[in-house]
Amino acid sequence: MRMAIEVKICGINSPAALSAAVEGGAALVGFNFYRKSPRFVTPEAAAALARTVPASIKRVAVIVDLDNEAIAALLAAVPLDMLQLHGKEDPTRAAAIRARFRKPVMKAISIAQASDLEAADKFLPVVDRLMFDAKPPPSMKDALPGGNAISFDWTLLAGRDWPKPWMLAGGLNPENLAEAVRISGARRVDAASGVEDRPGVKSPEKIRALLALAKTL
Ligand SMILES: O=C(O)c1ccccc1N[C@@H]1O[C@H](COP(=O)(O)O)[C@@H](O)[C@H]1O
Repeated sequence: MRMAIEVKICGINSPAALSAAVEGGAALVGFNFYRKSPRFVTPEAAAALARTVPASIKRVAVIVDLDNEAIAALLAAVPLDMLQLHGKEDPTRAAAIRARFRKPVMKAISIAQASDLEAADKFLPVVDRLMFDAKPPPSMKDALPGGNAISFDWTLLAGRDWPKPWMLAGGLNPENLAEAVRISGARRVDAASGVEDRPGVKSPEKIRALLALAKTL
């Protein structure tokens, strides 16, 4: 039997969004600690939400180039199960974070063309998961490290696999998820802006729709 699609709903910042994700069957929920993101949550707000998440669902911290002191403070304040490195962390830094904080680490790799996938091989020995996200084009002013609601060419992933779990991210929403999964072959997906009414405002309806759709794929 085929493994069900595993979904991460990212940028959770309200009880309504969290309930929709939990009740809809998300396997992971993400809290965004990048201050410039419209999805940023304070550690205090994230802690209040994270404490209510059932143990079967992983609570993921999206962090961007944080130093050890900041990561330690975050982990002291918020119950978290995984660290998602979404900045310019190299394999040495990813390994150091994983060793020091003893949490599973997922490294986001920005993809625009086939050669961008080569970075995966360097991270594989030192992380627990990979995430392939869209690399913003140079013309995109004020691009965030992630959460830009843009997709990359999913055919770049077709027929590919890696020896550790990998997620597809980048502009996924209830309208394009089925196509993205069909073309890329991904069995783990992550959605942030595609389940919002506007940047930073999650839509419980869209979260429910995406999760319901994922169960059919
Ligand atoms: O969502 C953000 O604002 C964000 C900011 C900084 C780093 C990562 C961020 N989000 C992650 O990026 C992927 C793709 O987002 P989207 O679906 O295209 O909006 C998302 O899954 C988050 O994990």
